[in-house]
Amino acid sequence: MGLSIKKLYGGYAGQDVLKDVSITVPDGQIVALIGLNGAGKSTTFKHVIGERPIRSGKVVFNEVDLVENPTAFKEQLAYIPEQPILYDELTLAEHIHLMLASHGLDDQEHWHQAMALLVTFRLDNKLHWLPKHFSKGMQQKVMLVAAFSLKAPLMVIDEPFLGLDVLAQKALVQLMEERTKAGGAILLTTHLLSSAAAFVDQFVWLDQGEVREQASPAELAAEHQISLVEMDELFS
Ligand SMILES: Nc1ncnc2c1ncn2[C@@H]1O[C@H](COP(=O)(O)OP(=O)(O)OP(=O)(O)O)[C@@H](O)[C@H]1O
Repeated sequence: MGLSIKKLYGGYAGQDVLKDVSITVPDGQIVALIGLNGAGKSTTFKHVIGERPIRSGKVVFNEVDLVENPTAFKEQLAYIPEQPILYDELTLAEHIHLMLASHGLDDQEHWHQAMALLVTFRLDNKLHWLPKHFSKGMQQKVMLVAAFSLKAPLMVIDEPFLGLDVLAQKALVQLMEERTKAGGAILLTTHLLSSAAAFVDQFVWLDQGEVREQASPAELAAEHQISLVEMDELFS
């Protein structure tokens, strides 16, 4: 089980981007979508989270089909976009309360988990601040705290490390590993191939809207005769 993207075609009005994209993200695994700028990574995500209608193909998570049952599909999903989406007029605490409420989660039950995450990301003393006054990295942390508080079985994370300091990057890898150990499935995009090779279970190499390969970092490295630490050389 887990996430299954099968023969996905999609893109934008007048522009086909994705061609026959098939990707699997088994429960308990972290899968990283990689590829050069414009390869179609964010477009794939827009289809998987239901932001853009798919032209053809199937997106299914644990037997729930995105097109046939969008509400049930999205209830299982936590999505973190590349650019933080925050409300100008809400404080940090209000963002967390709102996120829990919008997913029908009991506030008291889940608040302590959110607080633990705020401590991890060193935001616990900023509960009454407006995140619009935060730095880019701090805003990204708000998105991470909100998303991880949901304990969603499927997480889709676009460029998770962008703007994060080294402590936060380390904390995020640990959180993702904890989530997958608990059975969750995580699909992310990254340009940091060598760093990701240390913790992802599989890479999916997207090239001009097509999947070139889905393989473990070790398999990909062996096939392209590079070491894991040289993974950043993959595209050259
Ligand atoms: N809103 C849009 N309307 C039309 N075309 C778009 C739109 N967004 C992206 N594209 C096109 O879709 C293709 C894939 O873009 P996409 O953003 O999915 O790439 P990406 O792999 O995420 O790139 P990056 O690594 O730069 O984030 C590109 O050719 C891009 O020009």
